[in-house]
Amino acid sequence: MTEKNSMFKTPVVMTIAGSDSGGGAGIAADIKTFAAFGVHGTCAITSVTAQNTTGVLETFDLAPEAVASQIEAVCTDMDVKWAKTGMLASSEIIKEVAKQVKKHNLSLVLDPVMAAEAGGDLLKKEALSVLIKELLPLCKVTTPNASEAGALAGVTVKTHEDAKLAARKIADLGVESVIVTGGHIDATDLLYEPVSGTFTRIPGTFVKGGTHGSGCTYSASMAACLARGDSTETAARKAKTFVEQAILRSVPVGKGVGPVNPLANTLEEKERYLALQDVKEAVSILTYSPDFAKLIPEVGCNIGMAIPCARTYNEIAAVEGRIIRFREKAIPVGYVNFGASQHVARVILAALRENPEMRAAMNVKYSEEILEACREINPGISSFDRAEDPGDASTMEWGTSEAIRKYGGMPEVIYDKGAIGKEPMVRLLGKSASEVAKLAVELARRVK
Ligand SMILES: Cc1ncc(COP(=O)(O)O)c(N)n1
Repeated sequence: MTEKNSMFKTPVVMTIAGSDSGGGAGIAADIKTFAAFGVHGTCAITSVTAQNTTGVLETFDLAPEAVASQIEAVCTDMDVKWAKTGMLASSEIIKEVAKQVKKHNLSLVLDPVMAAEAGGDLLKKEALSVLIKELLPLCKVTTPNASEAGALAGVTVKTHEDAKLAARKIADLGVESVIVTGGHIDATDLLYEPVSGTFTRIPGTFVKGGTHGSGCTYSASMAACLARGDSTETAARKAKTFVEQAILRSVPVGKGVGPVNPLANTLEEKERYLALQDVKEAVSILTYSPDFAKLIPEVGCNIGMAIPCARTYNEIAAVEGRIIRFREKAIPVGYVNFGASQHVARVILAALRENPEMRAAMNVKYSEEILEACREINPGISSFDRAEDPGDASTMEWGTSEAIRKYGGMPEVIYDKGAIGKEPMVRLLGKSASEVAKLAVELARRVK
């Protein structure tokens, strides 16, 4: 579909920054981030760096005319409203970029890149004052970290009070919004908007992972969200969670600081979609089977599928209200949704800890005959005894771990014979919900 026919006009965003041969920071991070936010990314390369996860080995600055020419080529063809800057190594490049920003009336997010995290200067000492005088006053938002904010404002930034002082001084240079990112303070970002005089705290959590390219990813997220029409505060909140995800799922490559993964956020959406589809497929396998309803226990059954690395119920798709037996038929009560199961989700969370591939499970009725049918099919079978439950965690998580421990590996069938007020139950485990559903249907076929 061309844009003429579509309701939503894809925003075009530009990054004016350096390239990182290691693929972690600079335009590589920016373009991935733009793609993840659904905007069209374009670039004007300012410097080519020979760089990897251990640091910057060499930099080759492009001629200012080469930078100008790239901006011209894009802005005379496409409707670019928002741009971001990253590495601008020299006074000459900064002056040229300032000229182009004015000429094409670009709304600018300025990321005052000064050095690479793993080592290596990216801004010449004498260029800092040119950045402050000529480009900073043209930008809408600047996103320094604590040390960059300190360098721009001429103060030392170690605390929130220092960050506030620095933000005020930077705003006085003619910037509409200053965000001092909190990665080096306490994970809280501070947004200062001088027109209203307000400081907004954007809280976050310290997450473990590679951080190479996190600043670039943050400023690119800001530019993308602003281009999509978000307010500065909304953009700042989105950028914060986006970068946290990118760090959490950073790519373990190289010997130094691992690169962030700006595509982590889109992968999660894709995985959620795939898990939902898989559980829906499993539900149709179960409901179309003429035999399956016999396996539904009194309390009903559920079938669930987790996204990779799931840690909570909300990352496990299952059937709302379970699948019940009604007039010899299996009836799903509600929709397939995340967070719809506790019982089956607990089994999955315990299984995942042992083997990250075991992401699906369902519960079915227990009877000697059903257990016998399991033995005929011959999957791995294990069990636990509720009477041995120490009671300090969820029975389902304890029971699943206990059955796995006893089996010495990953069984596909885990049963327990119940207790007072607890119906005996069989749980089927597998790599996908549809695989588990097929096992259930095969079991049902063998039971009278
Ligand atoms: C081309 C380029 N631009 C920016 C950075 C800063 O990123 P980081 O501080 O994560 O190394 C970098 N290392 N290389």
